[in-house]
Amino acid sequence: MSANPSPNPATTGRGANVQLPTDQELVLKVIPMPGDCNANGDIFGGWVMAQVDLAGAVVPARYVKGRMVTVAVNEFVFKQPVRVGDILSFFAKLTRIGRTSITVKIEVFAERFGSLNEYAKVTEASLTYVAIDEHGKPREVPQKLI
Ligand SMILES: CC(=O)SCCNC(=O)CCNC(=O)[C@H](O)C(C)(C)COP(=O)(O)OP(=O)(O)OC[C@H]1O[C@@H](n2cnc3c(N)ncnc32)[C@H](O)[C@@H]1OP(=O)(O)O
Repeated sequence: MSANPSPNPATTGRGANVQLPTDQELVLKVIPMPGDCNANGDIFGGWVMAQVDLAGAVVPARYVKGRMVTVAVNEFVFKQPVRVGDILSFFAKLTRIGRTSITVKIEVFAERFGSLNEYAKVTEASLTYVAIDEHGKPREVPQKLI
């Protein structure tokens, strides 16, 4: 065991520095503002969820080409707090195309205010979207981009 172990990037918060994914698409960048904070001064989880819902819809929208709704948040993990001034990058990857639904994995990375170009993964989630017709009923989605 080392006498001076390196700090664990998973627990040091601001010091974490991970590589951005290369197999996912950057679908959104946004900077949270003071009005998005909870009582602790961290960014409200519901605000992050709303951004993830928007970001996750980008890839399915190319298939659906019309109305769709979010049917399920299959998984949502807040790995680290988000703070005012962080630059958030949302990456998305299609994980499943069903008959009427599309499931997407979303990962969110923060460049901390004052530590730009270093990334910490702050959130990961999986959401499912359903294509709907004019009556709000599920409709089939193409299995490939056309
Ligand atoms: C901006 C916003 O939209 S905010 C989010 C608010 N969301 C909504 O208002 C949606 C409200 N829900 C609905 O309108 C309906 O439940 C619908 C249209 C999404 C689905 O209608 P249903 O009659 O339940 O359809 P059905 O049972 O056929 O399921 C449709 C698809 O959703 C999938 N699905 C349904 N429930 C779930 C679930 N809990 N988790 C994952 N997928 C699900 C089904 O597997 C199916 O996918 P597939 O065809 O690819 O296999």
